[in-house]
Amino acid sequence: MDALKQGWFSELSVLWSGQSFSLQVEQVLHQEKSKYQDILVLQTKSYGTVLVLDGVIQCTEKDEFSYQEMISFLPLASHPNPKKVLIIGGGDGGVAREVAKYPTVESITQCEIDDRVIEVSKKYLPFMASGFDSPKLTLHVGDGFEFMGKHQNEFDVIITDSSDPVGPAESLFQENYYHLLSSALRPGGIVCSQGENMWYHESLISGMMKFCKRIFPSVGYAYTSIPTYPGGQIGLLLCSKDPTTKFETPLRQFSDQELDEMNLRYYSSEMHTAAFILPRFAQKAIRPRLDNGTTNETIK
Ligand SMILES: NCCCCNCCCN
Repeated sequence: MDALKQGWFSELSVLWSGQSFSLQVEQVLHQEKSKYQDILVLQTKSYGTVLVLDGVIQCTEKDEFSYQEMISFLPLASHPNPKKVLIIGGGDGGVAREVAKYPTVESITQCEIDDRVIEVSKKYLPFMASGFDSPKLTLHVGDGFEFMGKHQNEFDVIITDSSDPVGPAESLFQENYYHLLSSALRPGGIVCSQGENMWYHESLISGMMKFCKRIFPSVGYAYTSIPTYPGGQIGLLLCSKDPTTKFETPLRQFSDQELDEMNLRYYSSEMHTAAFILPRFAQKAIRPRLDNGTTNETIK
């Protein structure tokens, strides 16, 4: 089966084999093979402009805000005073756009491996790439894993906005990387990473939760609803160096007026708390098998 056929794009991957989500395509806006991956930009009938990397949907104009807001605001609002933020990946600029909105954030460093994703996003996805215009942002083009190795005790929050664990992002789902994240954080620092899907990737997620628990005193797992990711949702894995962090209770609450001023369309304090409530099958499957009696999603 071809990904592009008879006016439709179908998302095919070994990560969700036997199923495929499809979008009706009005126009192929851009197609290239960069040094790292296949980059495709589509104009679709029902989701606007869509960025696809190595055959997998990364973001669509219609629903991208759900993921970008939640991967940014969950860790930021769980930290008492986040000032210095690092983004690994996020080449479309959407996470930088959201992090730049957070009132206490003073500086954002971003490390993205593929400069072609940045350039293509600036041209075809300006509603996300606006994140690159923030005066708070310093952008590095390079390997996130290597970048992390050179930074210690520097950041309050680190967000890993990666593609899936096949191809260039594979190393970002491994234990070594989480040791590097821990070293790069200041005391009390928090990380938040793309955490795949509880319906399809149970063993990947539970393995990650287990090694995270060995490295960090507080670990949590949330998810957000997003129709164009497999299964209509994606998980977010959070870890804190502070043993008192309760991820499900945001430390900063925003009024409706503040949320409107920041143009937040998905995130609210209520949605923050709700995102950590998992269905029973997922709670049982993905929490580390420590058998300490904890049933809450923030695992101490
Ligand atoms: N299955 C696709 C997961 C993609 C997560 N990253 C998206 C990048 C959006 N900034």
